[in-house]
Amino acid sequence: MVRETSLVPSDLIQGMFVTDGENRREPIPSLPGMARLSVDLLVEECKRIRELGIPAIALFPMTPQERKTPDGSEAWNQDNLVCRACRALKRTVPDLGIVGDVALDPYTSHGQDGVLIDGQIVNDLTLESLKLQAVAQAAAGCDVIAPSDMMDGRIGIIRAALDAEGLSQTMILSYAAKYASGFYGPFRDAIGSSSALGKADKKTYQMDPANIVEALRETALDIAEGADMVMVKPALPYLDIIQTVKTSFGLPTIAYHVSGEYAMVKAAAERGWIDGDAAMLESITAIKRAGADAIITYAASDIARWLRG
Ligand SMILES: NCc1[nH]cc(CCC(=O)O)c1CC(=O)O
Ligand SMILES: [Mg+2]
Repeated sequence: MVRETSLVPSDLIQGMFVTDGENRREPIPSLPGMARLSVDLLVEECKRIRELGIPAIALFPMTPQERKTPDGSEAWNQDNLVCRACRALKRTVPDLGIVGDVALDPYTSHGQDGVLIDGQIVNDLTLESLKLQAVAQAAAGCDVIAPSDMMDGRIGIIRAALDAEGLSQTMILSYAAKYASGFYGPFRDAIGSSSALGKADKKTYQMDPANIVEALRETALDIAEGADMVMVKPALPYLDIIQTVKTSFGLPTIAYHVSGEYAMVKAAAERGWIDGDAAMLESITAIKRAGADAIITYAASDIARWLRG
């Protein structure tokens, strides 16, 4: 009766991975309970997800190694895995929202999110690629374009490109405050970019975990450029950022409960050190309490099932 925060399935966005082939389910060892699914199995899983009351998925590809190139041009191939998955999903589960990731890392042979020249990420050159990638995904049926690359200026350029292609109904969810985090490891395993990245990091474009005022500047810029929703990522170590972004701007604020946050709960639970289900539900509730309007999490369908008893 006096509970201040109630979590419901419609708060949740399920993170998912798609892989090539047919009838394939490849478990991801560092993300217990998660697997990469071929498009046919993804569609079946998405029907169940929609029935649980989850409104949307966030989709990421495991690009076949032979399609990864230094410039990541597979990102704007209209027949790439993500585009094929979007078309199949829109045919079969049309009312499940699709959040499409825009960034080059699933497609580059070096694992960076942008164009790499002489060891440096070149911001403005990358924007040209992101624009093509965003248009390809939106044309294939993505409802929400979510740039996770952290280049400067990409929201404005993507908005203009979508509008010019008649895709003015496609929303933009900007990864506005995305930190150079140690919690992304299992995700990089899932899309096959960890070995390519090696010891390299993304600190020239992702944010310093020590900064909060910078998060407000980054968010203000993305809103001015046309973002419909903003994201804070990761979530649990950044509850203060979620709260201040939500109260400062009032825009729909989405939090990304990232792979490492999910995996550490699963790993500790496997050892019997914590009650994994309780810790997962507590984590997601706390993220909502901090101000998130919705949460991207790999635990979405589990949590929706628990909430429905
Ligand atoms: N474009 C990169 C991207 N998009 C989503 C995630 C991480 C999500 C997660 O850890 O669950 C990352 C990782 C990175 O910046 O290397
Ligand atoms: Mg920015």
